[in-house]
Amino acid sequence: MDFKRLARMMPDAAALPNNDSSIPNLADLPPNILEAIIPGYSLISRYATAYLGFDISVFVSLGILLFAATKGSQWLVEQISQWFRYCCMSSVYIDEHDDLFDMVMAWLAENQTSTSRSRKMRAKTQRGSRADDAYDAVADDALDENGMFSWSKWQARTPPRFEPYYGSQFVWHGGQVFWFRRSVRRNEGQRVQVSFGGQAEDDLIELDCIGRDITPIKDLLRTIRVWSLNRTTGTTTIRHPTPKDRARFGGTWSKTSSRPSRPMDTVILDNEQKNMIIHDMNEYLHPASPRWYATRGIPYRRGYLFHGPPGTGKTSLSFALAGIFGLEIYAISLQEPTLTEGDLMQLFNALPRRCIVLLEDVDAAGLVRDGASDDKEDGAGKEEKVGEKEAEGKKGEGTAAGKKGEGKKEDTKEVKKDEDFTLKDLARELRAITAPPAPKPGGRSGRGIRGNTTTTTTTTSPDGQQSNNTGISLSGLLNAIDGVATHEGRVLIMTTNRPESLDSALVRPGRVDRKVGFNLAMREQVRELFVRMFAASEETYLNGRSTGGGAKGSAKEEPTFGPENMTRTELETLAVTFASRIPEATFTPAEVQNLLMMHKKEPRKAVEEVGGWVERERKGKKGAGVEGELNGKGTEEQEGED
Ligand SMILES: Nc1ncnc2c1ncn2[C@@H]1O[C@H](COP(=O)(O)OP(=O)(O)OP(=O)(O)O)[C@@H](O)[C@H]1O
Repeated sequence: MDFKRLARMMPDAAALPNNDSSIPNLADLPPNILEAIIPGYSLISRYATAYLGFDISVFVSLGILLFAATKGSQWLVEQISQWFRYCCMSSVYIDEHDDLFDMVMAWLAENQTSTSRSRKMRAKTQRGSRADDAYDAVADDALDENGMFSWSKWQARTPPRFEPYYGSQFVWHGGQVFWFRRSVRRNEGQRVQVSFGGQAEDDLIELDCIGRDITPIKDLLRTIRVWSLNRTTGTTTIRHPTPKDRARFGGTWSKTSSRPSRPMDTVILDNEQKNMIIHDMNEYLHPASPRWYATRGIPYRRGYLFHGPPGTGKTSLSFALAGIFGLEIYAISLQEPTLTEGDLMQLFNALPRRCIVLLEDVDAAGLVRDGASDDKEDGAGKEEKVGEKEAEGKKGEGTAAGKKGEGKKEDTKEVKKDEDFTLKDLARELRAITAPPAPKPGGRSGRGIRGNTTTTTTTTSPDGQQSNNTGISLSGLLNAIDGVATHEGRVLIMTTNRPESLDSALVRPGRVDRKVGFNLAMREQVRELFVRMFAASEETYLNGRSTGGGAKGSAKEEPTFGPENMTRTELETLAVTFASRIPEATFTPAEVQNLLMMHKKEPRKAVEEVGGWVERERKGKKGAGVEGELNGKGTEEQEGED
């Protein structure tokens, strides 16, 4: 570019007809203004004049004016559109942490191809256990040439999910146009919240429609909700507390997975107990129940305690109940070391109107009445609450407080000792924790190891089992479960392996309305497990059709199924033989299931192997001293029988 020539063509300020310096030339801003806008402008200008041979101020001034005009018109357009929105449009905003956000995204992802021509999409890898994954997994193209399942192949065939990207687009629905806008919400200080993966976490959806009536948007959202719920029928959603490092982005509960609902008949349990709990829950959840409770002044809450040895079906029944009643599961682990009583209260307060709250292994949380594990800082407040609850407990039952009296003194002593806790003590502590449970009834195997905010105390119960006292005291849990501020309508399910170790205040009627006992597998249960394992695995069998290679599968004959071409009658007979070889009340259903899964395509082999398996397992249990512990009274009787 010939700058010298260009400079000659530029109008010389002195040569302009109107050389009155009092009238500013818009294309030539005064140097002091330019200097204020561009620091060091005079120096740059001097160098430019010396090297290029002309004054650059005209270009710079024009650039600045152009920029200002663009910004000004943008602002004007924004103001006009805001005014138009304010006067002629209605809007609904949806926060990212609300379930509706995902529902709207999924709905748009599925419907937008027909309703709009968005060319900007966000592709997302589909993770987690989608409900249809289980059925997808049968795909042959996920197998390698040797017939081995290849996870990467399976994953590669899962298409990404496409959803609208930031910006606006319009959507037609029900003869009306809606504007959908996805944006990043800016919080105070205009900072964008960014999560671990660098992804903006604070997204916002805005849905607009023309008119001063919001009803069309409400209708659209209702449609989306129904569409989404219909899609997830047959799945159970599980939620957990949002991890603390993410909780500041909002949302107390996070969806952790969604899985196909567990059919109730896959839980092998005494029919009477099963029917009792189903009827009880059905009655409680009936739409007329809240009024019934209200008119009698009874808090509308229901609590169940599922107790029994590990692997007997407590969790399975909880999931099956959630499936039957279409409820989501909100699971809380009281053993979580960072969980405080404040968090617990907040979690209970953030529950939806109807749901199942699952508190697993409540005994292992080592809840204590005297608040010995509470932090020193808030000890006073907690003692007050504990006092209240104790008084309540005494009034109601009068037994637990007495039982705990001794323990109280022990705890106080230990808190004092903690102050001069040394490394030697820590080493002793660790030895005590890792060593097998001492046969010292009621003794303590450890002392509090205090962190910044949490206290963990390992105690040994009379039956020799250890439990960790976390930051939650019994009073804290009771306040969360049925404190004045607690929501009504939820179903609380607590599971435990040691019901006898639970404080009577926790399981008193009103908090626990029904108790369901789970036992080691009885003969009938084993039989049912066997039949279910080999019959249910064949979908076609359930449809009453033959899949067994055709040898016995003519229309008139009894259908056969499975690789061993077996009829239902044969299977039932085999199941009885199998069950008769397993001693009653000795193994958990989980253990029996494990054996069956080792021979999941060979029912006859399972029957042949069961005798040896029983011997091996019993030896193993005796060696580890587990059998007596697991079976309790039931096993002692069984031992005599065998
Ligand atoms: N009664 C049962 N009927 C059918 N399956 C069962 C039963 N009990 C256990 N199982 C099987 O055993 C496994 C473990 O069961 P589950 O988790 O329900 O036991 P749990 O009693 O909750 O154990 P834990 O006390 O350790 O939590 C599951 O795969 C489940 O299918």
